[in-house]
Amino acid sequence: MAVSTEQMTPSSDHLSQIGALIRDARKHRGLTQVQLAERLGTSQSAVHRMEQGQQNVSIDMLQRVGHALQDDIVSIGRPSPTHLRVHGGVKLSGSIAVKSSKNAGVALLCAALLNKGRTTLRGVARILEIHRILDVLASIGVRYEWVNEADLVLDVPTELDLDAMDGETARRTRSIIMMLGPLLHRYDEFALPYAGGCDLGTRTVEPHMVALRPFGLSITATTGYYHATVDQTVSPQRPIVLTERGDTVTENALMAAARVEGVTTIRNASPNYMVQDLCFFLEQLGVRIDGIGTTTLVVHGVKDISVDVDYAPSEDPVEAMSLLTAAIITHSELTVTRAPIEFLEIELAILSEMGLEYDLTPEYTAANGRTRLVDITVHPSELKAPIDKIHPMPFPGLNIDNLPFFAVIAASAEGSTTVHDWVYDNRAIYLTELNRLGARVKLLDPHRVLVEGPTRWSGAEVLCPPALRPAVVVLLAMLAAKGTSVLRNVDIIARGYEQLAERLTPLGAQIETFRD
Ligand SMILES: CC(=O)N[C@H]1[C@@H](OP(=O)(O)OP(=O)(O)OC[C@H]2O[C@@H](n3ccc(=O)[nH]c3=O)[C@H](O)[C@@H]2O)O[C@H](CO)[C@@H](O)[C@@H]1O
Ligand SMILES: C=C(OP(=O)(O)O)C(=O)O
Repeated sequence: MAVSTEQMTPSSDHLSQIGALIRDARKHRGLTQVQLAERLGTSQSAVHRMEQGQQNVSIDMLQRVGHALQDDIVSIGRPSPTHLRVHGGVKLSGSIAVKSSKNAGVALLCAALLNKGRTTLRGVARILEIHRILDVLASIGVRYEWVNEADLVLDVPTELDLDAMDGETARRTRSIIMMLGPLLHRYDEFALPYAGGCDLGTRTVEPHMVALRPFGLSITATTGYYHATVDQTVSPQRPIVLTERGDTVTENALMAAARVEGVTTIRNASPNYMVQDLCFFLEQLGVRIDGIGTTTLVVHGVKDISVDVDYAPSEDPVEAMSLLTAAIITHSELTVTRAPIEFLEIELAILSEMGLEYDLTPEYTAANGRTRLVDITVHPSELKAPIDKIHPMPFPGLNIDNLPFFAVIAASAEGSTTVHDWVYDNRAIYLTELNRLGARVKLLDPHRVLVEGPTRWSGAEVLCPPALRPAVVVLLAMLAAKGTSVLRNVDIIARGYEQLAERLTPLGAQIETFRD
């Protein structure tokens, strides 16, 4: 993953910012200062001075450091796209741990805006989506620092400079919408750029507007911005009933309710994993919430939140599903550790019906003290198509983001499977990219594909779909495909996965990263 300038804080000078980037990239590569110095043909003390920001660093030196660390420390102009070359048809083995989730991570970063105290988030995945929200937060004056590799410390100033918001970055993520809930208590008027994200077709923000109206928020959308005005005298007079059981809309309502003194009830709430993580975090901020894990949340809000909080978001069920899929379609024996079992039970039940053999360890608790984890060992199995179609549902149901993985699994199974993606208007079509690797995936309509298996996967060159999960699905199929494949423009994968290719390599995957 390219380390870029997103870690700069407004207060630090350029040399120490560059020094921090070099130190970070070195640690990412697991190198000591001495080892980096050897690669650069310089001394350990010179590397130490660079990292401390005590030495001028020329562009030439930066390029050499970048080369030594296989990482662009600072890029000028647009970075060139990254591609992967995969030598597939190789079995994987060993074990791999699941990282914390993108979706809890982004929600908690937005929730930090509620807190006047210091927010420490532990074990945060270093992924693009997190960096984007951090960039936006930094642009409005929030100070943050990465410590111990993956822990984040955030300090939110009393006044934010919303006019300085980095609109270009904000528009690249849908999660920016989750700043509405925390900001409405701080400002009577503000503007947020339109929410963006993967190309999955239209995604409505209307449920957010409906959910936040009882908190006094009204929005007009013009010229690429949501212009918000807030009547601070208005607060919910009756239960808030969400029009969709969406994850981010539930989080927005929760964050708005967190600072309303008294009780706010949210009905048709999503009980999904990221919402639960946000609830656990809000509880640590002193906000009592009844009904966590159900569709009715009763929030006992507090007027002011000023707590030095220390919280660790839980493991990502979608990353867990991705890793399980890698094992299943390569017929490997692989252990996926730290898998949040509550959010994978339906997926495992369907896989079990399809013939997957696997073992689970006894449950243990995640660092947040609440989420139940297990280690899952997948055994090579001959799969058959399920009898019924596979479709997602809001939790508890098959996770919407896990659905694409079932397409590549179905392609490896004997028989025909219908995969029904009713949620996204423009996601199912990307699954037909698997045909380039030998699959038989037929688009029945914009939401349904018919997958005929089993597939004799064969290597090919494919342009990465512009959507996170379909992109990973194609990459995983390449692991199963005999011969060499090339996946072009893979940068979107870093939006939700930390160093995915690098982490699969110790398991036996043969993946090289290259640029034009
Ligand atoms: C940052 C984050 O947490 N992102 C997740 C969150 O996005 P997020 O909560 O933003 O998802 P959306 O609100 O866009 O919902 C996804 C789609 O499902 C539709 N819909 C949703 C719920 C419902 O009851 N009825 C309905 O029709 C929406 O109209 C939309 O088209 O949830 C999505 C669906 O689980 C996941 O793919 C995203 O990874
Ligand atoms: C669609 C996804 O996320 P987001 O809401 O961040 O676009 C995803 O994680 O697959």
